[in-house]
Amino acid sequence: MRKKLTIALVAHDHRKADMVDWVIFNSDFLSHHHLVCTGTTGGLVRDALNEEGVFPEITCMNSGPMGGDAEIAAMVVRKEIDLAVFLIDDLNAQPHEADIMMLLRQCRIHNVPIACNRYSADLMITSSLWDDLSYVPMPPRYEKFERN
Ligand SMILES: O=C(CO)COP(=O)(O)O
Repeated sequence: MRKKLTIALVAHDHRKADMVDWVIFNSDFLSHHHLVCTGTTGGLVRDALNEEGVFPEITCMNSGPMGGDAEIAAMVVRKEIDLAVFLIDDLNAQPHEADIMMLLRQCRIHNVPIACNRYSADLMITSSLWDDLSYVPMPPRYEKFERN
C-alpha cells in the first residue's frame, strides 16, 4: 500500500484478546501506518506489536469510558481517520454507550470504513481500492427515495 493510513483501533474489554490477536496477525501491515487507539487498547496494541519487533507510530487517547471514543469521533469529523477497527462487546452493557453510538454514527456520516469484527477488518485492510487512484468513495446521500 502506497499511502500511510491513520487507523483507529478500539476494543472493549471482552474483545481485547481478539484485538491483540488481530494486530499480531497483521503486524507487518500495521507497521507502516499510524495507529490511533483508546487508552487501554493502545497500551495492549503497543506491547503486542513491540514484542513482535514492530514499532509503529501509536497515539493513545483517553480510555473509552473517559472520552476516548469521543476523541476519535472528533478526529473522524475532521477527516483525520482513514479507517477504524472497533471490536465491540455485544454481550455486555457499557457505561459509555452514547459515546460508542457517536463514534459509529460519525463514521457512517463521514464515510469512514469501520470494521466491527476481525473478518471485516482483514477484508478492509487488504482491499486494492486503497491504491486505486481512480476510485472515489461515494459519500452517503440523504435524499428521499422516490419510486417512479
Ligand atoms: O471502551 C472502549 C471503547 O468504547 C475502549 O476503551 P479502552 O481501550 O480504554 O478500554
